[in-house]
Amino acid sequence: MPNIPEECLDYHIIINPVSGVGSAPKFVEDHVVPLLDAVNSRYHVHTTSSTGDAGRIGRMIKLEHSPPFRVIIAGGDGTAHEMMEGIIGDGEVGKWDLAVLPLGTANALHSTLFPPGSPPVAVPPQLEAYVPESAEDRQKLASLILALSDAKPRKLPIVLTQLQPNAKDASSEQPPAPIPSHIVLSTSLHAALLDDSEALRAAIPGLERFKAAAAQNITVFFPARVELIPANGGVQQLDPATGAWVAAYSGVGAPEGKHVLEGPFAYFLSTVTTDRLEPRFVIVPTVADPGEGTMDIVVMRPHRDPLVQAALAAGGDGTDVWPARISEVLTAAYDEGKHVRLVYDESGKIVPASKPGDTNVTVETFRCKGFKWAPTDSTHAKSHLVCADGSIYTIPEGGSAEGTVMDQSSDEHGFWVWGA
Ligand SMILES: Nc1ncnc2c1ncn2[C@@H]1O[C@H](COP(=O)(O)OP(=O)(O)OP(=O)(O)O)[C@@H](O)[C@H]1O
Repeated sequence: MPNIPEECLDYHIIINPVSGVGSAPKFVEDHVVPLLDAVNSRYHVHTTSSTGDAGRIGRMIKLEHSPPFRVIIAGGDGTAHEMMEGIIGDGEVGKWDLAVLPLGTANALHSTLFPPGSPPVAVPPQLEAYVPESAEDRQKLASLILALSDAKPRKLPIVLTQLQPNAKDASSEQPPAPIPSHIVLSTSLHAALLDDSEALRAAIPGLERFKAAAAQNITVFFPARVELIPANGGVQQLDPATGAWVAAYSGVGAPEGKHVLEGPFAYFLSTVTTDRLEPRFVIVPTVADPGEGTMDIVVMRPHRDPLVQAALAAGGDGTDVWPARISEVLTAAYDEGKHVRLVYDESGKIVPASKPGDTNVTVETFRCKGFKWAPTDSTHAKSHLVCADGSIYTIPEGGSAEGTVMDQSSDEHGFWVWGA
């Protein structure tokens, strides 16, 4: 048997019965319970009963048990997110060690911890008889196998987002609890398509529903102003030719080391952990080599595109030429994240960068401590949407959303995850 210390015997299994294709309850019964039994581990099964219920379960675990809390997430990214939101909004966090089973739809965290094609996790000989033979099921159990092998979990960085009311209401209202995210914090196309995709969940259960929802939002330009907040190294930007980080060069410098980006935006997505949102959609390839206390942000602003500029000059709004352009860029994300290395050439074509220092980037990729997103048209509802790990929040009229990387210097409070 792996050598499991006495005080770490308790696992909490949080099952979301509706995530993904609804396979979590059976998977736990068939594969997780036998493994925990094999190591004589005690476990508590908690099944979510509605949206937000994983947060209640997280709070209950904290109230009724002692840290470190060991949790097996049998669901998707949203289940882990809701659990963290419940815990962070409720006083002292405590130490949480997570094993994640990819039983949701996108499973971004799991596919980052165990990317497709990565070598299978070694199974201790004592567990071999309890692990299914199928390579796919073994991959799904990889995080739990590491936990049961006494591997050290790794720190899971968290971003905290504060939705700010407009200046008039700010003095009268208690600010709402910050929203935690561990995978993605986005606005624009990604947030709008996630919002629409919930309505399609019943009709299209798999990843296809994201494509259908993307098609509904691909022509939308999102009016907003962004302030990038500097980390210790300031606000940095990727040189598309060399892959080096240099001082931010697109946008405008502002006081206190901030950097301002004027909209409209088409794409705006930040992350601290995951280079991919689906196994092959590597939207933030740079985060595979993370900075200390930083987030990486991928931005597309359509008015920077030469074809859109030509359409605007001809009196159009550019939304007729834009879908083909953004599709070309996002397709390159499926090619190991090559979109962040693209530039516009002199004729306006999108090509791989070859000259160091080429600032005519198709995608702007930043590294900084956080950002403030302020919609600039109060009548434009979609520009007020913020997506934190798949959950959608709405910025109050006249307000903004400010997300920054949480201080995680403590070894006693925060989240850790078992991953390769
Ligand atoms: N019993 C329940 N009935 C209905 N909805 C639930 C229940 N339990 C949880 N939920 C909701 O299910 C939603 C989906 O969960 P989750 O995000 O884990 O799966 P997913 O969306 O399929 O996967 P991923 O986030 O990896 O794409 C969550 O937003 C959560 O609020």
